[in-house]
Amino acid sequence: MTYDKELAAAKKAASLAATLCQKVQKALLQSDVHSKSDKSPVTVADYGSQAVVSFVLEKELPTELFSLVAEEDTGDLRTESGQETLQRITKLVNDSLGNEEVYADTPSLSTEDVLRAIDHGKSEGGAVGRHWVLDPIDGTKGFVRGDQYAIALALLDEGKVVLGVLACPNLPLASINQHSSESSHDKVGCLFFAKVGEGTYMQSLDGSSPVKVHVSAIANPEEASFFESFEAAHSLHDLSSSIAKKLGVKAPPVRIDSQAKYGALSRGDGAIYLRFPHKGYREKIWDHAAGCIVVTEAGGEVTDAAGNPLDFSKGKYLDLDTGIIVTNKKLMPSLLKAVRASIEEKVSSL
Ligand SMILES: Nc1ncnc2c1ncn2[C@@H]1O[C@H](COP(=O)(O)OS(=O)(=O)O)[C@@H](OP(=O)(O)O)[C@H]1O
Ligand SMILES: [Mg+2]
Repeated sequence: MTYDKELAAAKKAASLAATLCQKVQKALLQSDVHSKSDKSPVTVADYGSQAVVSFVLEKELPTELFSLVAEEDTGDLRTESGQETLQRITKLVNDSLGNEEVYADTPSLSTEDVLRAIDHGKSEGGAVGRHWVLDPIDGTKGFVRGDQYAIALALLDEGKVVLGVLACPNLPLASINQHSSESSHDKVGCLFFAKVGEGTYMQSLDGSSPVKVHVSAIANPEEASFFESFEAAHSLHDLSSSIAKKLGVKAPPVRIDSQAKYGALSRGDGAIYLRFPHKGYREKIWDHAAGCIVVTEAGGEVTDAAGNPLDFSKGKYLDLDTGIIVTNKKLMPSLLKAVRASIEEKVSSL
């Protein structure tokens, strides 16, 4: 199975959704302080992105049985108070699709069509058959702040991730280590894509030719830097810091939002990604499926805190031991050791 058609459709869907999100983020950042605290722009972009991806996948792959596991549902949009938002989403989706030459002849979507497209995302996933997995805007807090976010789309086949696409509209094409803050704005952003057994590639969101990327080859943790969530509520920063100290990592943490962390790591911007949610949080498959294959196909490893690979075959949630750790093959054994020691210390200090 080559998944060529599926990858082409996924790249197209994620790129179009990214354009829609960029447009909304730009308007949001230009708006006044009052409307910046308003949640509706991110809501409109979230739903709009999901509708566009769902529409494009169905259109491009008409012969396939279509199952999509995605973050948003239409509950609120079907209420009386959701009608104005639904109108805005429908206009945004039609504008995005209308700009695309191949869909220029497609009749405008009605609000019902948009609701139907979003509702395709209701699938539960699982170990049998094929399921698309979508986070229409991963890193919504970063999106609102004007920072990093991603459109993350993956395909599961018999419970395994077989392809993944990460559109990161605010991630510069050059390494974040080389980038000055002045030049990091107004860039086109990156599209990472990976197919099982075929490596990971990166291109600009406006369609430059793809280049193959590899994770960092660093073997000495003292030279490594590590990524973690921007939001302290999403990952235990003190635990990461204890692990980094044990490993001898000298650099301070690099905190960026969303699966842009997986993309940046896949091209060697940093060597380690540590994620330890607070107790009781259950990770969703759409927050990791695309990022996971982007990193593993670039030569990296993604496991839970016990060293087990992530299992995407259990439905919407990942059944995890404690957290998620990501690095290259050389650093993984010492990282696992440091993770184990730091977790034990944390438990015994309680
Ligand atoms: N409490 C808690 N713990 C752990 N993770 C959480 C939590 N709450 C949310 N989320 C999920 O985190 C997604 C954002 O990814 P990151 O944590 O990498 O981003 S950030 O750097 O913190 O902004 C974010 O994705 P989006 O909701 O798509 O933005 C959530 O799915
Ligand atoms: Mg998310």
